[in-house]
Amino acid sequence: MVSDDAFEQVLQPPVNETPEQCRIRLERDAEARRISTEIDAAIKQERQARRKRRIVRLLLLGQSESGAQHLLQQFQRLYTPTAFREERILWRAVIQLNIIRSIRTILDAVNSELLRRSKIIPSMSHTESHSNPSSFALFHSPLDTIQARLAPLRDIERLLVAKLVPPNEEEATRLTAPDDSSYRFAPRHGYSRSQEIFVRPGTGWKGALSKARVNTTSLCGDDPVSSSSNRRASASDFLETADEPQSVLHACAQDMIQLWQDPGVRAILRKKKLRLEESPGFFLNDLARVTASHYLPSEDDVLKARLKTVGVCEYKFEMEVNSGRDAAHEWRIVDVGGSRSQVSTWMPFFDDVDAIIFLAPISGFDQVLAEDRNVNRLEDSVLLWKAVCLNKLLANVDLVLFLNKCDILEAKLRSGIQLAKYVRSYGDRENTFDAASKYLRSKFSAIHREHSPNPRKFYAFCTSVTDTTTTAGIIAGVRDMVIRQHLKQSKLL
Ligand SMILES: Nc1nc2c(ncn2[C@@H]2O[C@H](COP(=O)(O)OP(=O)(O)OP(=O)(O)O)[C@@H](O)[C@H]2O)c(=O)[nH]1
Ligand SMILES: [Mg+2]
Repeated sequence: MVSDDAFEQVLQPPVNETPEQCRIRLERDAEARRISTEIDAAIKQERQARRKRRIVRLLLLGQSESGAQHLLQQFQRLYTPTAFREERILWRAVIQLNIIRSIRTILDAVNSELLRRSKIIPSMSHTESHSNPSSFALFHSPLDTIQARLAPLRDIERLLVAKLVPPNEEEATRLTAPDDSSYRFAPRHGYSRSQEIFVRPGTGWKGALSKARVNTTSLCGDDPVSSSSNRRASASDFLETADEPQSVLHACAQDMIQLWQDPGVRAILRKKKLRLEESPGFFLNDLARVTASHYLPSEDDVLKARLKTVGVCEYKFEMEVNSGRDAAHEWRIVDVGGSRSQVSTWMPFFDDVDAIIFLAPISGFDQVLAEDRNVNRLEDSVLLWKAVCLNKLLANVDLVLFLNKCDILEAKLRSGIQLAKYVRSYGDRENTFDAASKYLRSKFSAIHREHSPNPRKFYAFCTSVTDTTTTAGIIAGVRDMVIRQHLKQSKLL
């Protein structure tokens, strides 16, 4: 960190400066000041124009998998409901890929376990087999048969990736090392090391999918704003097609169900601590429904689908729903993507925002980051929150904190996982959701109080953004609060 003193030193005139050099330096300084004043004036003008047009700008911040995408979708569902409904079919490819990834995780786990067992004395696997008849059945020829029958999923996976990641995206092959916290340009589309599909939002994955299916106007092109204004391909346009991935998934459905329901497989997953049910994009309990030939994702399915965000995108919403006479009618919500390697790219988006929604998934107290397995998720969220509170550029921006994934927190505590084991300062407080959420909320509030450069408005909510009913109420409250603040600021300008 550069101190003020160091700055002063740098700005001192050179010791042996000649009068001519002094004149040139002063001229240069004056020119720099003029340009800077011009830029400030342009920014102010732009800001005033934006406020006159009643455009509200919200920034979503939080670590990866904090729920930003889902909050955005809830926002869309509430305020641009027609658009949201009509986009459901485009999420089918994402859901197909989510299913294939889950099956691949299972097969990899089972195969590695079988390999391990084949290396130990045969009598042991024999004993194990007898203690679990179903796994005995699976671990011999049926598994090979199932694997062979599921082989087409690999081709479908390639097809889906090709669909979601346009071929001209050569950056798709460039990876950002998950444990590298230093700044790098994030790839536009591609795989992370954990092979999670990701796309840069708004760069047209929806457009690419829709173009591939119907020859109508692009659904959202490169600009998400059009998602609410262009002629959109309606869900029914696609209903007639059982596309190739869907047909293959349909044909593989029984084998996938058998694999997922096998007690032997479940035992292996438990042993390897692979909690697929808690992983993003989990659809294995709905296989029969989501693999049906003419499956159209429900709104809840879209909210469950997982597509990692890489890079920054500004979503623009023209409110379909009447939001009051004084309400702003255009909202711009910026999702910056939460992976650690992207945090340093957030800065340019800090200017001129009406409010920040920071998502802290507090259920992650016993988990590590996918991109860096040495870092506890809750600890990472706390550090990120502190950095946001401290940030001078954001000193006057109101903060809304979503302590998210409360449903998972509650389930974890109920199942007996002790918060105090991971958060030692929790001490001997009750291991209940009420006590835990109150405690964590007070911790986050204290950081805000202690580290904010200026006093500002701060709101905190316990949320489960995948829960449509509770989130709707919270979003409406946040919207009113942001609008009030926006109007107040507009009058000040
Ligand atoms: N149960 C539960 N799951 C949630 C909640 N919020 C998000 N999720 C799940 O967490 C996963 C990640 O959510 P996203 O909204 O994609 O997270 P994100 O912040 O956009 O993540 P990145 O794109 O990686 O930055 C998804 O599979 C969601 O279903 C929640 O409140 N409760
Ligand atoms: Mg996201």
